[in-house]
Amino acid sequence: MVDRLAEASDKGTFSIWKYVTSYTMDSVCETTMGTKLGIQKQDNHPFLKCFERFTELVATRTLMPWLHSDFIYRFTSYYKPYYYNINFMTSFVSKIIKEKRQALLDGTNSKNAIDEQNNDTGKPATTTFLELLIEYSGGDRGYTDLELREETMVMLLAGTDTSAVGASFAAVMLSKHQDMQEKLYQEIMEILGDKDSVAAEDLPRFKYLDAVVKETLRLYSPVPITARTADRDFVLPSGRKIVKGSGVIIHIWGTHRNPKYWGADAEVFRPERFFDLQLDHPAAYMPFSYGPRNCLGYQYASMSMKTVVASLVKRYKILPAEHVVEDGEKPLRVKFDIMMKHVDNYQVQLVRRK
Ligand code: HEM
Repeated sequence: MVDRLAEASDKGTFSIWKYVTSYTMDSVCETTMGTKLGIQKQDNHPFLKCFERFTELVATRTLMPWLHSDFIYRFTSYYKPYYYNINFMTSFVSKIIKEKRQALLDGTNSKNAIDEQNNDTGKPATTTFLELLIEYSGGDRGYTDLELREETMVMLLAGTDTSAVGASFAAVMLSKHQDMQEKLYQEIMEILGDKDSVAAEDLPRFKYLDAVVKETLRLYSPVPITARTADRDFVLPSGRKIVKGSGVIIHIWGTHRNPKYWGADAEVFRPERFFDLQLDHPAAYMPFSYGPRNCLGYQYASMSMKTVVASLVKRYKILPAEHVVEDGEKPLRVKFDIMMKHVDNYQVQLVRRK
């Protein structure tokens, strides 16, 4: 990602989105299926294109309840592209599952992309999410191909845009807060020195980076709401009664900006608040939801976002887009697109550090 960004650095305003989302898609595909798609190296990669078009169509359908019925949806112009894109992705994943099953049966499985890559570095072979699913569900008598495909697709859909949104918002916030970016740069130099890349072992040492990522996810939570069904009657502290079976929307975005939990400066980007944070309620901060069905990939996501931000800030100075009038605290404009995304598509300027 950082190498590819050289083509856009020192050239004024551009959107960082495609670079970051290509990285997260490559990384989630490798971890989940052991497949190296090389999306970062190819503009308009068909898998990413289908993925992006599909999420747009899902967002449109979600917001128009009359389109939820397939009977009505099939008469709209969305229907064909919706099924074209989902079929493209599912066929692609099904093919990989078949190959993986066969390779496990033949005992030739070590030849996946991650293994090949790691063998160059002498690291031990990596077991992918898909291999674990096949193995722990009972191999040939375990999950069917359809079950494996559904689980794999959930990982791709849940893991790609979310982390890309988080990391891209962090880049925009750092462009608006040069003092914080400088502080982060100092931390990166102290920890990485001359090293060009960030290793997993380095990440726990980054205290300020951790705070920057957490504060970004507080103010610009990629997932703004979540939903549950009440499994019993209960009464809220306000006295309002929720009846068993009701659907409940939990407002993550609103909770993260509520002065009751975050103080009078709840709307201010201040990573330092995470240094000595004492939450009044554990669910006052829940970018990854809360409770038994919270995000499966939150540690992976956190590592991924920190790696992106550290690599980016180490190589480039991030400046605000040219049209942005200097006002660090003015909230960014956002839109609902399954995730909560930036209306201006994460525009910044990059200047290569000497
Ligand atoms: C910044 C990045 C991410 C954010 C903000 C995020 C947020 C969330 C949230 C809020 C939920 C819960 C939805 C609910 O309450 O029902 C969730 C579920 C989930 N996430 Fe993430 N996520 C992120 C990254 C990832 C990644 C990288 C993966 C996988 C590689 C992942 C996999 C999942 C899965 C599988 C679930 C469903 C868990 C279940 O239903 O038991 N997420 N995520």
